[in-house]
Amino acid sequence: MSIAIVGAGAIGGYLGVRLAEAGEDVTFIARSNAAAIQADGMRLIEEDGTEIHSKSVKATRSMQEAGVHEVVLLTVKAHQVGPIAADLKHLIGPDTVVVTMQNGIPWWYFMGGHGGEYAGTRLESADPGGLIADNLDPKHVIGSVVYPATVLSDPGTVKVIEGNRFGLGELDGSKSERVLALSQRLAKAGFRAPVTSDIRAEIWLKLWGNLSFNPISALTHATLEDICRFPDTRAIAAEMMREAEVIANKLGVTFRLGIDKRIAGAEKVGPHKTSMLQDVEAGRPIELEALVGSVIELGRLTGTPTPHIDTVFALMRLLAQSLERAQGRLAIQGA
Ligand SMILES: NC(=O)C1=CN([C@@H]2O[C@H](COP(=O)(O)OP(=O)(O)OC[C@H]3O[C@@H](n4cnc5c(N)ncnc54)[C@H](OP(=O)(O)O)[C@@H]3O)[C@@H](O)[C@H]2O)C=CC1
Ligand SMILES: CC(C)(CO)C(=O)C(=O)O
Repeated sequence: MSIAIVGAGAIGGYLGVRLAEAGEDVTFIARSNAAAIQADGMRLIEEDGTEIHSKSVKATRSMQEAGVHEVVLLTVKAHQVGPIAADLKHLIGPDTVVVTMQNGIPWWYFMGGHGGEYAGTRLESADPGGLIADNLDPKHVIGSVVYPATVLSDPGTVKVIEGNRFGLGELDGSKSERVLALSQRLAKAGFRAPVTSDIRAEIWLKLWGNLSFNPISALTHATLEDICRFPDTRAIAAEMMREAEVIANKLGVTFRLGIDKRIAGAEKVGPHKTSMLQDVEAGRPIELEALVGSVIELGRLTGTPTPHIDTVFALMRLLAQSLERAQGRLAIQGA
């Protein structure tokens, strides 16, 4: 199977190395680490310390050069999808499957057979200016929920912190041949890739954690375990989850776990820094809109108050602004 992985970062690298080692034909569309991968492939350090060095993976900076693939795994950050949306057409033929692997509410949430009063609604926080929906037909899309925690430790090297589950689901809930085939390929590469008939419910369950723990960790520099064990931050996370649950319920989604179980699951991940905290520490732009802004937008849409989420969002927006200013100053100093 020809697989293009757009974004050779922490999640893309994890998928790419294992899929290539399982015999798939993997090409990364890469940017800062393209040269490292072209020179020496990609390395994966598994949870138990085992190192896998894949020399068969290819890398290019150009989607045009890569050409049409059977499967496209979209593994850039949520705010990085819009800027590349117009270029994706080079990778997509009539039967190409595009798997969206971002945290947060996806740009296609109300598309692909959602139905009801919000059918077709575009969320500005998930797809600013409609760039993605204008360029990518949801009929190509399979939704996904990324459960593992991984980090790009060096250009071309990914370290797995924990987990191997990538939930998959068609937007219309069908158990299509293409989603079952993809699940099998991922399973052959050593992942758990269950196919769900309600991908939106899975997305909400994951988002419960990301919308609360990620910004709290970015504001406090605390790990998942510490946030869950410190009573005050645990309580704030629970309040944020409660507000999100009301919104999800109004959209017809119910949670198969309770808030306490969801928090216990996050605590079990251990002393892990969320991806948002890692981005803050590295001075990179953060996925604030897709993870938190989108829930507030859905709150406004459904007439649901979100006071705790609003408060954390406001603090995060100021943090993001300060970081941008600091980056600007650094860029000027380095000029
Ligand atoms: N890492 C984790 O543990 C988890 C991540 N997720 C989610 O998965 C998604 C991906 O996250 P993650 O892998 O951590 O992110 P990373 O930042 O590690 O990877 C994203 C990669 O995309 C590349 N990229 C961005 N724009 C372009 C472009 N225009 N052309 C080519 N490459 C590009 C970046 O390259 P460059 O270095 O040049 O910027 C980077 O290598 C996010 O939505 C995240 O929330 C979900 C669960 C856990
Ligand atoms: C914390 C983790 C790994 C799982 O909830 C995550 O999704 C993130 O860091 O963004």
